[in-house]
Amino acid sequence: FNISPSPKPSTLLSSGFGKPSSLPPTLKISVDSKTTKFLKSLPPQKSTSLATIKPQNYRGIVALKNIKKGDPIIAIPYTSAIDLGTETVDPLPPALKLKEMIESGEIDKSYVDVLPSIDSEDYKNVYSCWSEEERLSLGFEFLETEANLLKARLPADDVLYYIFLITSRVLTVQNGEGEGKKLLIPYLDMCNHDEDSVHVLTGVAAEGKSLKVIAGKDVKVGEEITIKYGSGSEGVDVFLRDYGFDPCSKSCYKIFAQKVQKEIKMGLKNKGGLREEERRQIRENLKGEGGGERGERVRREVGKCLDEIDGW
Ligand SMILES: C[S@@+](CC[C@H](N)C(=O)[O-])C[C@H]1O[C@@H](n2cnc3c(N)ncnc32)[C@H](O)[C@@H]1O
Repeated sequence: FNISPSPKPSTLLSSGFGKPSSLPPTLKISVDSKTTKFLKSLPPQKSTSLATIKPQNYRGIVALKNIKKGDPIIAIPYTSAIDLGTETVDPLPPALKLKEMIESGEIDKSYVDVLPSIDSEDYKNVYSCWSEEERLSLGFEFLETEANLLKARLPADDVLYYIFLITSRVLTVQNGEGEGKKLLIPYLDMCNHDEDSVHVLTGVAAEGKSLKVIAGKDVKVGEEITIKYGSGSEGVDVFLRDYGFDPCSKSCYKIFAQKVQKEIKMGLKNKGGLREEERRQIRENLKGEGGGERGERVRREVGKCLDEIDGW
């Protein structure tokens, strides 16, 4: 995803960890020792914390208190970020640099310890990690060509994992001199994607500057802090390749990534891994009317995804 400089930022976050006043019962703030150690290695982010979000069970950033529109939600100094060099379209050079930096111990261990591991679902969901059979079943021609090109150029097997770290969590940030830098920004890189997010990524990749997420609306305690990945024009195939999920809704995350993968493994080779009957059932559920405007939107989007599967 991209970040561009903005003259905006207002007040800085003050120090000290905040205790949540009242978090929704579905949210659990992670307290495992690795996460605690990682959070302590950062300038304190008083308004937010890293949390495990139920029932999806994914990790993300959650507000610990109400935050006003225009205030910074996250602020990480450029010096705490990992600069992987000048922007390239090809993820291989920054991936190799990251591999080298991690292996040589150059990167703070407390951060390396909280990166998704090679066994994580996040990694396994990424298109390039799928078996040939799984990939072919999706029929994304563009990705198949990409996957073959990648395979032909890879200097070592495990480089795919570092490519995943680059494509799924590195930001391009301007350095103030017209150059884009590839940055891995601890903590900020824990923000999940929501195409409706109005929060603003801002900052400059230079000494003395910070990388920030500024509230694009008032945020309530317990709300997840999401950002919008990409330019907004990427297709489902690019999202699957880079992030391992479909951008249109969280339900589609299951439909496209987890479900497809699991079902194909079980030998059910059907369109998108969803059996005819399951798709019919989902369509039936879409006829509901609850959830107001948001509900209607989600139904529309899931419908679009099903249409897409039907068309494969
Ligand atoms: C920049 S990281 C975000 C933090 C990540 N959840 C973590 O625990 O490290 C991007 C990855 O988070 C997951 N992710 C982000 N937004 C998501 C969403 N809306 N639905 C499903 N997974 C998402 C995907 O695995 C993606 O590759």
